[in-house]
Amino acid sequence: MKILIVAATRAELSGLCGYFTLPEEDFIQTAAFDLLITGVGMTATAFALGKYLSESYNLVLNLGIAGCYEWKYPLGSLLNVTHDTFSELGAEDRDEFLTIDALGFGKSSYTAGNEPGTAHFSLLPRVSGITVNKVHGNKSSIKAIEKRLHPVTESMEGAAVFYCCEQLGIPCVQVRAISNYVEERNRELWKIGLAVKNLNEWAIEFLTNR
Ligand SMILES: O=C(O)c1cccc(C(=O)CC[C@H]2O[C@@H](n3cnc4c(=O)[nH]cnc43)[C@H](O)[C@@H]2O)c1
Repeated sequence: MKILIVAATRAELSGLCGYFTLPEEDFIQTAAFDLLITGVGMTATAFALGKYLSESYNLVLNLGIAGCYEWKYPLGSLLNVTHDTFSELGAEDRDEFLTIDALGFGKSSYTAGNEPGTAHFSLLPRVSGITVNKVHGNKSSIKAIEKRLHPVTESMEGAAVFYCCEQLGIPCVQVRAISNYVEERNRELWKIGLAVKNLNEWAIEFLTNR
């Protein structure tokens, strides 16, 4: 099976890059998998995937850290994000939000493809996420998005990766490690190191024992 691993930043996959001694490049091909570092955000992600995604891949694995709306998941937890929504794509109509679907211009929600039938994936909680340009960090906007979409995770790329994979009919799985809760912004509370460590240990275990 040919796998493309997609991440926004190399820092999020530092352990994996070190373990497999990968060169400092944004697109790396190895015998076991290919790796694409896209840059942060959905535009950079779509551009990078437009350049490198092809039907030769059997699976795309989107890895990264994420914010979390549910405090029952400890920081550092790994989650399998099976649904992801472009939550800002649409129009404001006074106090209402009209999705791109309601406007008749497209689709805002995307679903993961069939995951490999290993415990690596089935043991992770399956959750829904949103993909944003602007990280939530304000009480009233957090309340509004929770009421409208009930997300569990928030990233800046997930739905864009699902979108690109759906265009080519390639199964895609998104695994995110929780680095922070979505709350009033306080960067000191983020546990990026722990999230990156757990994500990389999981990814190395999957890639070496699949
Ligand atoms: O310092 C910041 O404000 C900041 C905001 C978002 C992400 C970062 C990163 O260092 C990593 C980039 C990566 O992280 C994902 N991420 C992590 N937490 C969140 C969140 O609460 N909301 C949205 N995205 C998040 C995201 O996918 C970025 O690509 C620093």
